Amino acid sequence: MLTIALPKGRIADETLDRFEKAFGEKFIFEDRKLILEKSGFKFLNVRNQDVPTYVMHGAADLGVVGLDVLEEKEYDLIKLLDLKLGRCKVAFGLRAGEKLNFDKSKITIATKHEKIAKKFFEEKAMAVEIIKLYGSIELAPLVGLCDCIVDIVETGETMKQNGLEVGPTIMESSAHLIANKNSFYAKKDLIFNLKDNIEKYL
Ligand SMILES: Nc1ncnc2c1ncn2[C@@H]1O[C@H](COP(=O)(O)OP(=O)(O)OP(=O)(O)O)[C@@H](O)[C@H]1O
Ligand SMILES: O=P(O)(O)OC[C@H]1O[C@H](OP(=O)(O)OP(=O)(O)O)[C@H](O)[C@@H]1O
Repeated sequence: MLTIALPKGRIADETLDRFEKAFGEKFIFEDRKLILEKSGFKFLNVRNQDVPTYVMHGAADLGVVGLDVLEEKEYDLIKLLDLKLGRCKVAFGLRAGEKLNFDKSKITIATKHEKIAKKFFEEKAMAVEIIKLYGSIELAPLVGLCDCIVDIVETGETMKQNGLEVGPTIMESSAHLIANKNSFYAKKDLIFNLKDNIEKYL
């Protein structure tokens, strides 16, 4: 049995589609159920940010999560496979017409991706104030909460519709299959069999 933590929402749905293609069976969570057990797999329906936590503690052998979230958590996990879904980038967002002013004594940034933003500025030895938000990040510069944001960009439409421009990219992200280190060694055959089957349908 392999236990796999999936992030509620679009990435979980697309991952279960890949499993259907690879194993010829439908995998659907019943209404409000957080565990789906079928054909040797136990899927856990968890919050995106919590996926690495379940895997790190061994409550799940595997997980599916964006590189952006992995980078934020800084856990020692094994990256097994790029699932090539949930592709996006983590980038700056600035009020239209403004540029990132690296000469300013202190820049204020609102973001869900605190560590990624912090690391970017530490490498440049720049002072920044980071304001942690949990969603609707694009709102923050519009009401004067910050100078700019660091957020997920896919099409750029959310920023555009909110009068923002996409600034420099910090990192590219896509959803990866990750593994707990102990599980990886204890269940190597099962895990490689799964990886090989899924890989054929990417
Ligand atoms: N517009 C998008 N296009 C493609 N991928 C995206 C997009 N937005 C987010 N992602 C990717 O999907 C992951 C899940 O995003 P989602 O917005 O569902 O979660 P979240 O709201 O950040 O999570 P949580 O529920 O823990 O707050 C992100 O971490 C990122 O890797
Ligand atoms: O570049 P785009 O194609 O417009 O996509 C980017 C948007 O998608 C995500 O938002 P989501 O819908 O997950 O909402 P939330 O993060 O505000 O909860 C992300 O946080 C951006 O706001």
